[in-house]
This record gives sequence, C-alpha cells and structure tokens, in this order.
Amino acid sequence: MTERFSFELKATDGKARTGVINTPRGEIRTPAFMPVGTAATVKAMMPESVRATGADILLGNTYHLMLRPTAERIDRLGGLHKFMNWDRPILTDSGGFQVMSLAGLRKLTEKGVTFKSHIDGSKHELTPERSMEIQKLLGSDIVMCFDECPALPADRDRIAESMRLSMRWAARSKEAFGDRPGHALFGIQQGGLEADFREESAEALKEIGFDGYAVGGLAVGEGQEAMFGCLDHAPDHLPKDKPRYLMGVGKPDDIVGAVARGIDMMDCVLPSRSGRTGQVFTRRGVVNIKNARHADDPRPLDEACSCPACSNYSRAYLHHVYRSNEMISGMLLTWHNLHYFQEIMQGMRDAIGAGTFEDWQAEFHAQRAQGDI
Ligand SMILES: CO[C@@H]1O[C@H](CNc2nc3cc4c(=O)[nH]c(N)nc4cc3[nH]2)[C@H]2OC(C)(C)O[C@@H]12
Repeated sequence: MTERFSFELKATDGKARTGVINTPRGEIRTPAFMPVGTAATVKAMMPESVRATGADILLGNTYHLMLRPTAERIDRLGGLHKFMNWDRPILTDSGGFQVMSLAGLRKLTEKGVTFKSHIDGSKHELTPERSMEIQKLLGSDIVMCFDECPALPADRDRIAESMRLSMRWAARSKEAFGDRPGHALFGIQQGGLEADFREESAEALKEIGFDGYAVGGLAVGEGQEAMFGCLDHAPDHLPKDKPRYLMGVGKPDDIVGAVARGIDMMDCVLPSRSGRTGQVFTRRGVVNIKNARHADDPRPLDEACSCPACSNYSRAYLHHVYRSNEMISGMLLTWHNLHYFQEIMQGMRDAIGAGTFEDWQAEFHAQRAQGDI
C-alpha cells in the first residue's frame, strides 16, 4: 500500500502512453476512463458493479456535493469514499465548470464566482480556497484546481483573459492545497483552441508545479476536428512524467483519438447518461434500443460482449423494458456502456504495451464501419 502518489510510465507507442498511477487507495491503469459519479453515485449502478466494469477510479463533483448534501455533512459522515461505499480512488472536479454550465445568476470576479443554486436558488460562493477546502472535506484523492472554462467560440482577447485568470487561480489553488502526502493536485491547462495560449498556460502551470495536468476548455461544443486539432499540440507542452487528463471526453472515437495524441485519463457522462436514454455503444457502432426493429430480435446487443446485459438478455427484452420505462433498463444499458468503454481502455493499454496501437486503431475503426447493428 503506497503512501504517496506517483505515476509510472510503462510503455509508449507513437504519442500514446500506458502506465500506472499509484495512490494510497489503489492503482489506476492508464489510459484510464473515469465513470462520472456526480452526486455521490454513478447513476443506476452499485459501486461494486462500477468496479466490475473495470473502473479503477471515478469522478465526483464539488459543485453538486457542496449544494447537496454539503461537503461538511459528507465530512462528518466519514468522507465521500465511506459515504458512497467506493474505497478506490476518486477525482473531484473543482466546481467552476459546473457553475458556468448549471448555476443561475453568476457573478465572476478576481476572487471567484458567486451563484445561485440550480436546486433551490440559495446563494453560494466558490473561490480557489473554498474549492480546495470542499475537496479536502470530501476526501478526494485527486483534487482539481479551481479554474474558469470559457464557452467557445470566443475571441482571442476573451480566451487570453480567461486563461490568465485561471493561471492566477491555479497558483491560489496550489497555495491553499498545501502539502498533502498521498493526495494529488492537478493543474488545468486553458487557452481555447489557440496554440500560443495553450503553450503559455502549460508554462505557467509547470512553473507552479502539479502532480498531474489536465487539458481543460475542450468538449464544450467545438466538435471533434477542432478538439483533435488542439490535442495535436496542447499535450506536448505538458510534462511527460506526469498524468495528462482530458476533461469531459467523450464518445468512443474521441477517446481513442485523444489517447493517440498523448492523453492518459478521461471522464464523460456519455456512457451513463446514454444508458438511461437507450443509446447503446457497441464495437460496431451505436444501437438505439428504443427503435421498433428490436422488438422481436432475440440476439444480444453484442455477441462478443461479456457484460450482464449481453450475457443474459435479448434486444427484444431490452427494447421492452426501455419502452416500459422500467428501472432495469437504465441499469443494464449503463452497465453495458461502462463495460464497453472499459474494454476499449483495456484494449488500448494492451496494444500500446505491445507496440501494436496503430493496428488496434485500424481494427477499432474498421469494425465501426459495418452497418447492421
Ligand atoms: C458529453 O458531455 C457533455 O459535455 C460536457 C463535458 N465536457 C467538459 N468539458 C470540460 C472542461 C472543464 C474545464 O475546463 N475545467 C474544469 N474544471 N472542468 C471541466 C469539465 C468539462 N467537461 C458535459 O458538461 C455539460 C453538462 C455541459 O454537458 C456534458
């Protein structure tokens, strides 16, 4: 059981990397996908089921938990791991992004942001210092700096101003985080799609010094081509010996393209959210289970998948329980999607380790080209 946080790079293949992040609560195999457990639960999943899909780490959200049930209450009850019965690593986002995408009546100043809760309209404030305090109360293993993520498209002046504010907030986050052996603080690179601002942000973060580095400011509607264009250079300026975390990504082909460009960790609501809306990801593409053509289909979603949904149920059954709005629908489809996302991650870890990532990517894309799903 390690007392420290460390990253071991095991192999590279092109820009792709595979390794292990060692934490006191267990290891994280990279490249890693983090299921999103926003309100202290990965929706429709028991924690032991999340683990069974192959997840080593999950994500929690400062914004949601500070509003309900509050970080202080979770701390009094023993911290987030005990509260949600997940004893492996947890990464928590710092709240700024969620304030901008969810809260009402926001006011942004150099100090931080004030806002009204989307739940009950109560007034709250988040600053770098308060975000660090909340994430400490939650007990998360990987803490994210408090930053500002500008909505795209935005003009260069706005992007520069926002990025430089986030870099000042990164320094305040580091100061407030202090020295916490076994816990990690990740800086977040900003700069929109601008190569020069991305480099400036990376240099500022390296000057401050972090245990890991996130690429923020993406997956905000810019589209895959623009995101990949940014990822063709943005990670290059980040330290090679620290984990690189791309926030909020993404669809299976986004994930593969990000790993090919040097990303080690990702999170996205897509597999769990889609599990509740009947969108099923398979190696040959997306199955919309609500479609009437599945009503009599005795086949599993994916013959090659070993998850409970594919092992024990037909498309006809999954179509029926979706259309009947039965709870088991969200449970089974979420489990399948998370299982499939973890299968992609394991496939990439193995391929990068074996030096066959090019071939693996070719097979990944070839399978998806087939119709008839
Ligand atoms: C497919 O899911 C939609 O896309 C968003 C995910 N995209 C995303 N980009 C992010 C950027 C940052 C950032 O710069 N900083 C911090 N601290 N956290 C971040 C979190 C982020 N998540 C989800 O967020 C909404 C709810 C808008 O739709 C989801």
